Amino acid sequence: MERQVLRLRQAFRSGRSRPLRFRLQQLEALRRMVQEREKEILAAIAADLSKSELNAYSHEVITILGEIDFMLGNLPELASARPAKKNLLTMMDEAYVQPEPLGVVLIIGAWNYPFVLTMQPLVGAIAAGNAAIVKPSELSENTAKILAELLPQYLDQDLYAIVNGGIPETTELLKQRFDHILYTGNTAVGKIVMEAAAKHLTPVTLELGGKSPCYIDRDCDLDVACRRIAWGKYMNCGQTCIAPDYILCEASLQNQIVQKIKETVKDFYGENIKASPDYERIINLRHFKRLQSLLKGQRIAFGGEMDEATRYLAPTILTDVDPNSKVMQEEIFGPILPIVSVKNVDEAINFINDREKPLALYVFSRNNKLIKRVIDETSSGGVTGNDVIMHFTVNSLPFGGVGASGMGAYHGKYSFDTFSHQRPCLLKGLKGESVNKLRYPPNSESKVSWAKFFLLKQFNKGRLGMLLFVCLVAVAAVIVKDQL
Ligand SMILES: NC(=O)c1ccc[n+]([C@@H]2O[C@H](COP(=O)([O-])OP(=O)(O)OC[C@H]3O[C@@H](n4cnc5c(N)ncnc54)[C@H](O)[C@@H]3O)[C@@H](O)[C@H]2O)c1
Ligand SMILES: CCCCCCCCCC=O
Repeated sequence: MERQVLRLRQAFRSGRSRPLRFRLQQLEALRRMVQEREKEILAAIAADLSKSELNAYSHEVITILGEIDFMLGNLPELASARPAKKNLLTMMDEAYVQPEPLGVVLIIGAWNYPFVLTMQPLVGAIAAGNAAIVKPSELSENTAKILAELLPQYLDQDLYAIVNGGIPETTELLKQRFDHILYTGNTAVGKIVMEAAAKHLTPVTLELGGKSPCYIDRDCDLDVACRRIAWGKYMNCGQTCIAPDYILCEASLQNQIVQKIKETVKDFYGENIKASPDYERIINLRHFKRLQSLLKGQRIAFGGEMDEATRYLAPTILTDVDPNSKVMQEEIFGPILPIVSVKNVDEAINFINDREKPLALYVFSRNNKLIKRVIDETSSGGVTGNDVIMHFTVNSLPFGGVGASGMGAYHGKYSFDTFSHQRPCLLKGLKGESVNKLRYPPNSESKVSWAKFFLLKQFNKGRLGMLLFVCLVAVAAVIVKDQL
């Protein structure tokens, strides 16, 4: 492991990953890999998540192609130096912010969207000029295997590497020194990653999870709301970090919501959900049993059927759920949708604020003021109003958590920034010592007064005009003198 990181570091030091032309060429190679090897990639994702290849394409591959297109189109602008505003003391100098690559970065992905969660950060790391090690989840082993096979065929092998394995391999990796770590997964492991990173003072982006609430207002089109919620909740069998975890609504709406989601499920997956190519399975037996245990003692208003042999768990709705029950204590990460009654929006806001800050928050209402109020009075990683999941798909929006749901963000420009250092550069000439004397010892009242004039707005407002006037007079005097 140590050798591998060293090899990447040497390649990074050679400066090969920095030129824009090289980064664009590697991103194009990655796009070629996705296009030429699409069938193998789709088959691997499909096998890992019992997913149709069509869904594998629209849940994962399309996101990566979109992200690569964005970077190819915007990289020259993102990577270029941005001029910075100057003060009176530096007005003759050059000031700019130059994004620079961080070095060797580590990307640790989770199993639930195994292609997106490793490749989308990699696009950002390459775009920003870094070397990178990608560590896919061992639970999505087919995708991990195909990535290990394909990436070296398309990308520079000395700069980009894949490490496969489980906890021992990740633990060993985390002992190495990286210049940034982007980890996606559960909060408990997030703490392990952060602790390991702290030993080297390595900055981290933690893309974690949490219970994302979904408030449905009385003044709402329930047909539309329930269709959108059912889509986002049951997609990938509920194993989506930003799936609506539970519904908050007034008690009187509960039965209508159950009825409408039930009808939607029939529209989406047909009478025999098990036979639908659009309905996935739970990743493994451990998670299946965990989800099974969340149903104990609950009122199942819809669904609940399961088959351990195939890890099938039907789209399920729980009603009159006690906020203290187990299903409301942990992120569900499965197709179980609890409904918790609240009296009104005030109670919903308090309910959300009494708990850890979620990764996503959803509000459905015809009343935009109410939506804005919920946004203003709560906190979450991201928000979609009158829909679910969709803020993830807008790559001009930063994607990430806050508090217990994570730190830092990526996607589009934000990925580029996450994997870059914004380096402030000030280039001065060797002249101007008369002004510089103001900051050299010995200090004096008059020097402080001049420093105030040069650096603080409130002290130079009136005098700035006068200074310009004096300068103009001086220039005019020189011109007149030359002409005489
Ligand atoms: N914020 C996001 O973008 C996002 C996306 C997907 C999933 N998630 C969250 O991730 C969670 C599900 O993922 P998971 O954690 O089950 O995925 P996982 O089991 O695939 O683990 C994630 C990664 O951590 C590594 N890992 C596991 N145990 C480790 C240990 N002890 N030490 C070091 N590394 C270790 C794994 O090898 C894997 O690469 C959910 O909470 C979900 O909400 C968040
Ligand atoms: C069009 C829908 C795309 C959905 C992709 C969701 C990815 C979420 C990542 C977290 O689990």
